[in-house]
Amino acid sequence: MANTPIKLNDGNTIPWLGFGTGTALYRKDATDMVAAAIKAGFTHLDGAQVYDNEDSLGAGIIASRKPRSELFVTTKLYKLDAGTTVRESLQGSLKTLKLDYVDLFLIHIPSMFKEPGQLKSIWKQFEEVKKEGLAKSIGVSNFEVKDLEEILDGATIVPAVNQLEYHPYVFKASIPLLEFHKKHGIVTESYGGQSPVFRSKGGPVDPVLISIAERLSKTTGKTVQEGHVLMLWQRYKGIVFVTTTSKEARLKEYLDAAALPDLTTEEVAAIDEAGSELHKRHFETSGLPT
Ligand SMILES: NC(=O)C1=CN([C@@H]2O[C@H](COP(=O)(O)OP(=O)(O)OC[C@H]3O[C@@H](n4cnc5c(N)ncnc54)[C@H](O)[C@@H]3O)[C@@H](O)[C@H]2O)C=CC1
Ligand SMILES: O=CCc1c[nH]c2ccccc12
Repeated sequence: MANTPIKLNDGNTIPWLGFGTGTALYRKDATDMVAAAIKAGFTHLDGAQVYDNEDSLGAGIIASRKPRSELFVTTKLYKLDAGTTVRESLQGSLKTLKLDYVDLFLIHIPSMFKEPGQLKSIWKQFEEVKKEGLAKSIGVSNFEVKDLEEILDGATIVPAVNQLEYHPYVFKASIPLLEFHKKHGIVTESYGGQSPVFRSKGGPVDPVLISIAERLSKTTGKTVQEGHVLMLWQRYKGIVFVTTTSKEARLKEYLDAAALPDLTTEEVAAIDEAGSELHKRHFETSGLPT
């Protein structure tokens, strides 16, 4: 129920609902939206070096006046220039963010590190920045099973999360990866979660989402939207949900949705089943919108 924190395999926790500074805010000044998101009640902020707005993510945090200890901040390593270490790259992000540490540091895109053994060596350096306290938790993004296997071989720390595109139209294709996560204690964190509603309307989950949204609207007396049903579908599965918006009014809608009761087992199964009828990705494995 609600925005309950999810336990990570290193003993830390991550708030279930996150506010992202990619997609809608990519390369934009995120200061006002980040401050508004925190003031509205978000405590989990998702950033990345490649979003080119870590400075305004940091400025938004300062403007919110929220104590650092009450926030959970993620950033992601995009690439390493020749001769630069992971520590130096993270220290650069921390300087830009005006933070002493991030709560979560992710390898953004495995295909950016294609040289033999490179991913493994990057992960070793991730283990070091966690030990030094520059990142409280470390993880990956857009990793497939083969990428996870590569870094797990010789790892002393298992990634805490794998952040990836997840919604009903990738549900079936993602089963082996999510089983791998479960076996290794890796938390699944999603982006693109509302894609069936806002990026590919007209698919087989639409009638199922409409019917559940109507049921929830009746029983709670609140207007429940189809995108919010998808948030609850992921919460039921224990998947961290990262969303975003550039419109301040939607922040409260997301937080209201987080306060809704759980879907029933039958509703979750109906979304799984309808989603399995169509396979559609909206982001390349690079995380870039298609
Ligand atoms: N690790 C990676 O490679 C990636 C990470 N991300 C992260 O995930 C975050 C979440 O991004 P998304 O996937 O875009 O989230 P999402 O799938 O929840 O979509 C959010 C978008 O849905 C639309 N939307 C929401 N409510 C609406 C409404 N009532 N009416 C009309 N449109 C509405 C808006 O365009 C909004 O920007 C990003 O900001 C970023 O931080 C996103 C993509 C890739
Ligand atoms: O993180 C995913 C979204 C995104 C927005 N811009 C870029 C550029 C390069 C990789 C991913 C992204």
